[in-house]
Amino acid sequence: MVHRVVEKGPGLARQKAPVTAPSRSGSTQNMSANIKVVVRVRPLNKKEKDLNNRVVVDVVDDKMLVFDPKEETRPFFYQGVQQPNKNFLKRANKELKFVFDHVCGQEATNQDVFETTTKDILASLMEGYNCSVFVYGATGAGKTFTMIGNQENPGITYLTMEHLFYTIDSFEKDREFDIGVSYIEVYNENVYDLLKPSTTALQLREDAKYGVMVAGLTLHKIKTARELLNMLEDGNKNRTQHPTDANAESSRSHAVFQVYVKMRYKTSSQLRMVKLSMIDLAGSERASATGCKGDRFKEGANINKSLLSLGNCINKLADGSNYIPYRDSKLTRLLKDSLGGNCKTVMIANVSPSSLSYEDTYNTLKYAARANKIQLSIKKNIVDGDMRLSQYVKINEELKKKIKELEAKLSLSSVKNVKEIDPAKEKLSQQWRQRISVAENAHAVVENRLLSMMSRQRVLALRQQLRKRAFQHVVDLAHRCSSEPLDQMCTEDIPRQERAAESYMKQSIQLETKMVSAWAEWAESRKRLDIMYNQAVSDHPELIDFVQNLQTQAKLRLVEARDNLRYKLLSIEHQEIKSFTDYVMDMPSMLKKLYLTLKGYDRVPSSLAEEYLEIMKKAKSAKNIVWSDEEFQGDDYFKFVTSLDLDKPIVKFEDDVSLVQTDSDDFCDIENHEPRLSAKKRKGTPVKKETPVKLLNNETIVINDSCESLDVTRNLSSAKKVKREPHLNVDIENYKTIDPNCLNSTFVMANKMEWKDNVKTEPKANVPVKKGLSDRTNFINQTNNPQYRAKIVKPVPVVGKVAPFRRNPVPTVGGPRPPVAGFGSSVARDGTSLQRNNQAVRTRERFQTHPYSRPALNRK
Ligand SMILES: Nc1ncnc2c1ncn2[C@@H]1O[C@H](COP(=O)(O)OP(=O)(O)OP(=O)(O)O)[C@@H](O)[C@H]1O
Repeated sequence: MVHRVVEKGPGLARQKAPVTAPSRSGSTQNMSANIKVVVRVRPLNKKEKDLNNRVVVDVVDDKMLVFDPKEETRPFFYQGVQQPNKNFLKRANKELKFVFDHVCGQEATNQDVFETTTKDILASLMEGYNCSVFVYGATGAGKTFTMIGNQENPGITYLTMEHLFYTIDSFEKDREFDIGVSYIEVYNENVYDLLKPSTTALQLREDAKYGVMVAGLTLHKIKTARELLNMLEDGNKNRTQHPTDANAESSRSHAVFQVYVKMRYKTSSQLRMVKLSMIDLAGSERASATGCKGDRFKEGANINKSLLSLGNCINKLADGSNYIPYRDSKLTRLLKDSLGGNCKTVMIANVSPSSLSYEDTYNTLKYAARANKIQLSIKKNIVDGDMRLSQYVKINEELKKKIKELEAKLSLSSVKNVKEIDPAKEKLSQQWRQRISVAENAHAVVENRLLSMMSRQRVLALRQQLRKRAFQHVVDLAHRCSSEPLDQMCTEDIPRQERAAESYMKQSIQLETKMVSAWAEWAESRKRLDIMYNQAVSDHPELIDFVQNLQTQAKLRLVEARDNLRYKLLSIEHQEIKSFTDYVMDMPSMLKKLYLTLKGYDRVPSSLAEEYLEIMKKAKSAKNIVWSDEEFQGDDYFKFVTSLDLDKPIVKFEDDVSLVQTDSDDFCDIENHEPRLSAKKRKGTPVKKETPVKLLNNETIVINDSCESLDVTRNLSSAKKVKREPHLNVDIENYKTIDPNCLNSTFVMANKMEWKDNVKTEPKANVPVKKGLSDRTNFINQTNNPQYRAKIVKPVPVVGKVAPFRRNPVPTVGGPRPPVAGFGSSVARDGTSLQRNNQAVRTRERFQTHPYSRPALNRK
């Protein structure tokens, strides 16, 4: 439902909150609503018709009317020409548009008014809401006609009551009704009972439960609407009426007809008391219009006073004021519930359409518009407290019975609980706890020892790996650099490194042995403990929490050990990174000096310049940052050192893979899968020999002159294995012998090298076996048969010609290479010269243009 009031043009339209449907669920349910305002425009009476007065109310539709509409102007012609019709003396039309909840036009009957006013609120009345209907308007506007009507045309009071009885009939199945009516008038600020005429005025009282009451008022029970009609007729006869100029039957008092409905639900003892008030107000009047003098004037003054109070209350309520002056008049005191209290209210504003009542109509419409703004808070009148004592007693007894039942159940349950606690069983359970605790403690000791050894092994492995890496750096730096201090340094470092490696191996083996026995002990202890847990839990299920707690503690032990290990590893790595950073920091300046020196001599090959530029780019971009959200995929070594798995304490890790890229690491040693033997073992008969043949990729072959095993037959058969190494992607079918001129040199093949035949190797009898480090060097005889020479199928495109770089003066074909002093090159590590010409050949992937060009990293 939308309420709007447009006072001047549609722009002033005001939308109101919709009325919430009343709830059926209890007395605390509130709803807010506006006073429903219906305007009724009565027909013109005889006098008005006779006077032919203008109609100032134009009903547009059932919601809207226009007050003082624009008059149609009749065209005035002078000499056939329409003249402007400007009547400066005439008042301009107000043309006020009003929108109400409903507008009943002149043709509307009382039945129509009933349909739009009280019929709807009866439903609310039956739900428990107080309801109120009052008619307001100037004298002679048709209030009494609307409210009371006559025999032929009964008013809304009768129609409402008729409908009320009809409604009651439909509810009689489940409710009992008591209906009482009263009919009073407020005349000159006194209240009189119209159904029990008396000269004594009645007093108004305010009751908390029923609102405003008239003390000493008699309620008359009625059974039918017809009874009411007779009653109303009798009451109206008692009402103060005097003819005025405006109305021959002018009511000089406010008549209040009240219906009290008492509903008792048959299914429950719930009681509802509701009140329907129907108020026929005395007409607001102007003394001049009514022509009243003396007593009539006094009546009129009182009427106006009470209506003025009503107007004030409506204004205050519409403004949302906290203080409403209900006590200013008897009328407002009576209407207190209807206007601002717990009541659904309908206001019917009666107006005359004639211009004779211009001011009254205008005032009434303004009143009605104001009243439309009043927001009511309505509450159901439900009395829950009418329960019979017998019912209370019954309910009370039932509750007591229930309490006793519950108490009995509770005591039974506690007895049962007490019984369940068996001291003997509890004692056994306690004994289990102790036994398990002792066993768990003993197991924890074994486990901690095992974990500690495992951690030591990992730390040791890391240290060894780092030491090896440092040594590789030295080797790499010293390689081919013939200078006394370097030779000295490397010669001293090798035995130290070997001793360290030996020590590591020794410690590692010792640890492994200890770990094997510790692990056996741990596994046995674990097994015993598990058996104990299972037995304890099956005998005493209550121990499950205890056992689970111990298992959690065991898991925590492992987590803690892992945590400690990783912390140790991290701190070692941190130190290593620091020292490695210091080492690396010096490289760029050295590299720069070298580069500039070469440049000064104009000997910088383009490949070196490119490589130098590449390094600069790398330094600039520093792309090696790994973000925390990137998943780190550690290699096998990383997984080995960082893992602590009690189920697999002995992890075999092939630590023969160097961590750094050195000259010797540029190659994939195809036979390098076996672990390096300790120095002691290697001093005896060489059991395992390293291959001198290395393949970097399918374009490069390396014959390593510094390898300690030079069994070419074996190496070449190993080379065939490359075929089965998918990651090397090498396809070697045949090969030929290697040209001795190419020994210790690097070849770069434009395409895949093709091998034509098997290499035939023969030991050379006259070549002396070297001592010390050279013990690990074998000798091969290279046949000079050109059929077996290594054949470079295609020339290197970069240089246009395949010409191996020679570090030393080119030896004669097949002849011995002159010894050259220096670590890793022509001088053995023990200082003796090497017979290099027949021993090994190193082939690198590098451009032959310059010896400083390093092979590109190609691990995949
Ligand atoms: N809708 C209507 N149709 C026909 N006649 C009407 C209508 N309304 C009012 N009348 C007639 O107009 C006259 C005045 O009406 P009524 O007595 O109801 O006015 P009132 O507002 O009650 O005046 P007052 O305040 O002076 O009592 C009556 O004769 C009534 O029959």
